[in-house]
Amino acid sequence: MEKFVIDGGVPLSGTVVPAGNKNGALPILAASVLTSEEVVVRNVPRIRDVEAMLAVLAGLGVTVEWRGANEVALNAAAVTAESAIDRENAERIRASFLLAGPLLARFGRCEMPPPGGDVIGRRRLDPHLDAFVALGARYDHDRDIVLEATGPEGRLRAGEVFMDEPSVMATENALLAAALTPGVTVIGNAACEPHVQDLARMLQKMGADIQGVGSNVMIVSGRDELGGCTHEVSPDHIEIGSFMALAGVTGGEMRIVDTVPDDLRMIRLVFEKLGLRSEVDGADVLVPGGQKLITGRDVGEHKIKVQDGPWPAFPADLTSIAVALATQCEGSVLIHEWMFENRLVFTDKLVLMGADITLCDPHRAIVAGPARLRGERVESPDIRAGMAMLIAALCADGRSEIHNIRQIDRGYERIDERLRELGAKIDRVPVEPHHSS
Ligand SMILES: CC(=O)N[C@H]1[C@@H](OP(=O)(O)OP(=O)(O)OC[C@H]2O[C@@H](n3ccc(=O)[nH]c3=O)[C@H](O)[C@@H]2O)O[C@H](CO)[C@@H](O)[C@@H]1O
Ligand SMILES: C=C(OP(=O)(O)O)C(=O)O
Repeated sequence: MEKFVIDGGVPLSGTVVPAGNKNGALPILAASVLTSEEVVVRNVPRIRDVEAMLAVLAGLGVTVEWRGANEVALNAAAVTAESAIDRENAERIRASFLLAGPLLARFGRCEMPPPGGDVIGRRRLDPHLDAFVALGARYDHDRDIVLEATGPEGRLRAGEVFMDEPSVMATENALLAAALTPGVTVIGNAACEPHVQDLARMLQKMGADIQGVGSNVMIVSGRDELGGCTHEVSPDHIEIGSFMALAGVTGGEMRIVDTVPDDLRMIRLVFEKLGLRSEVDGADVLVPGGQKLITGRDVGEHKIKVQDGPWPAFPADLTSIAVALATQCEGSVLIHEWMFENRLVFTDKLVLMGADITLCDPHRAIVAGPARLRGERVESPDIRAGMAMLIAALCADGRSEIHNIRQIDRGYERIDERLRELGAKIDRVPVEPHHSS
């Protein structure tokens, strides 16, 4: 068990190389199960969720070989219909359920333990199961979910999938399954987040034809067999947004290199409404230093609102970060976390640090600023709340302790080291086992 000890109030300045997208790497690693050929994945973030996914894959019989700091080679030739998913590792991450699509398409059957992931509200599996049913599967759901294909030769059959909501992982599962199912599958009301697009590009390299990437209708011409490929995970736009907020609240100047600026349009737009300017310079994003953050107003002097939603709306995974940023902006803003019921509950920890936040209900918070934050001892309930507290602690007066940092390590690679390179005073300190952490 470890904690972060942070002395706040230092401007964070310098150059940041973003890590590969957590939510892109996970389905891309799962895609290795679709083929018996080698798959090489580059720009893999070294985070706890990736470790857990690799442990699940290794437990299934996939050979996993690191060939560089962020490059991993996978070979699923030894996986069979009898290979079982390791429950303990699967329950550590939400994304373990992304193995359902590949296993079902390749072997016509799979048994999935319930996935883990952030406890930030109800997390439905219905769109995943509906998609599999549309592709000719049936399922039994007790504690585990057992899926069986009922198409020709015990495989899935191509068909029409229409999501009841544009679920990110359900769209990924449908894509993974359809890519290895001969015929044309149409996925309607699909999610199209950058990571969904990245997975589709990888599946194209493996041999599937996919039209409509980046839109909410994808047409997949699946194959009977898919081949290996080399694929580089795109930079993590959520991590980039987190660093931009860090620069804003501490007043530092930051250059974030090698981004995909198109993926940052809504994030930059929303941050700009909160008063944080940024510039695109080629593939880099520059956050100028020393900005006075003043929250904008809608026409008629109405209070602005930040609301998340499916892509290209503002990402749900940045709402907690937007709350932390808003505490340092002059003015007030309504943050509406429309997707998850519990994600804003952590804001009481920011209130403890001196933030002026009114939680109207579990989905909406009014943040007024700028508040002078003070160091506190807080505990991270989930990955993004953890990052929001880190942002608050880095601009607070005095010393903070953040506990349960395993949550932050789930999605942010070597975050303490990288923050130190930007000037942060942060230490990773072991916690005695008898203390809560
Ligand atoms: C491993 C992974 O990739 N996790 C991400 C993935 O989770 P995941 O794929 O599990 O999230 P979903 O897209 O399925 O849904 C997120 C939540 O939003 C709700 N919802 C979604 C769409 C909609 O139109 N209406 C609606 O109410 C869902 O019921 C659910 O409560 O996408 C989420 C939404 O971007 C992110 O927060 C997670 O980080
Ligand atoms: C909610 C998140 O992750 P997961 O879906 O893996 O729990 C996240 O990345 O913010």
